[in-house]
Amino acid sequence: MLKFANIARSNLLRQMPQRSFASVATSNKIKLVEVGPRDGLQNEKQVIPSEVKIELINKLSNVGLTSIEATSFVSPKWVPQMADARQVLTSITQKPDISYPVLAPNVKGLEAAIEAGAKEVAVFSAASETFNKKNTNCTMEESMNRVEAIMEVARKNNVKIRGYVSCVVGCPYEGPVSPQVVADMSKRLLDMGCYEISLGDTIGVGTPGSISNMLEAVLKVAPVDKLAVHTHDTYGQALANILCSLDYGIRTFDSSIAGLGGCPYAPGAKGNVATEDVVYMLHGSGYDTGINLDELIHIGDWISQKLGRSTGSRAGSALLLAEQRQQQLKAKL
Ligand SMILES: CC(C)(COP(=O)([O-])OP(=O)([O-])OC[C@H]1O[C@@H](n2cnc3c(N)ncnc32)[C@H](O)[C@@H]1OP(=O)([O-])[O-])[C@@H](O)C(=O)NCCC(=O)NCCSC(=O)C[C@@](C)(O)CC(=O)[O-]
Repeated sequence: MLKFANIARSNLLRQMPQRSFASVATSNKIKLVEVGPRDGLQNEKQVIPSEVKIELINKLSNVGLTSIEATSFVSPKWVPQMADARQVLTSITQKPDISYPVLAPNVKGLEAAIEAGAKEVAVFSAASETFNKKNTNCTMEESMNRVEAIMEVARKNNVKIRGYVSCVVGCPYEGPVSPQVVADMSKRLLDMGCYEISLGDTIGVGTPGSISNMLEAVLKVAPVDKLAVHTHDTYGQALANILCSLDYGIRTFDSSIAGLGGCPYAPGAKGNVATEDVVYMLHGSGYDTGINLDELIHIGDWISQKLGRSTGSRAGSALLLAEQRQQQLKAKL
């Protein structure tokens, strides 16, 4: 793992002062894509009742989020936790101003998603041969062919497609990943018709140095407003990587309530960056997410209790403690 740190350091020294794409976007409006119900829960070992997943999405629909990734139409043999995808998607109370994307790895998944009423689907591939093989049992090229086939069906059914590129700075099996490979894959997905590419640091090894290096390459082939950044917090770098991406003009970020998450085929990866932490940082830095942080922290606490643990959000846990102290003070008066 030291190899990631060394590469990142050399990039940091070389790339950071240049920032050729810095300040491209000046808007203070940020879109957060909440991935907790899907990425957050897919790797949980205990079977989570569908009712809990449904209640989580319904609660998240009331805090100002505009996109909540609901579930995955993947093989239940590969990801058993998502076997109830149809039930979840058809049972949630969908609000008209919120998008509820679902994952589909192939046409079979897309057709099942459409049948369950999905209007937006996320396709996924990785900038690493081994990760693709482990995650979806195909090569990078085969995964592009699958996306091509998905696109054809999606177009006929008016379904919006979001594209994920995983392992954008590092792969759990192959180590550091070439920024050019990430850029090429992102361009292909955009050319095929994805409306946005989410750049995933799947195992959370990225630093502002390696994220900068990757973004410099991707921004040469893709417009900034078609890019999102998806961070995991394995090395505690997620917020720093988001700040760095903001400098490059990125205004869409994926995050997960209570910091839940991890890919079942990415050994060692920790949860996604916590939505509460991202909102706290962004609001404290003058950005507007439209999200109610007070309500969010209680949902983070609620789902963590359902899973039998405390919240993985630092801001969430500090704000809950501060709230308890206030209540104790009031009770004494
Ligand atoms: C792609 C496959 C299906 C290939 O898996 P395979 O075994 O090669 O597929 P297959 O076509 O041979 O089918 C095997 C069985 O699965 C069924 N099947 C086939 N497709 C589906 C489907 N869509 N829905 C339901 N069932 C399906 C199919 O019908 C068959 O059933 P059987 O005949 O044996 O009973 C499998 O590898 C798979 O489902 N992989 C998904 C893995 C996954 O979900 N990983 C996590 C998501 S990616 C991620 O988390 C990263 C991300 C997005 O968050 C960003 C980041 O952090 O970087």
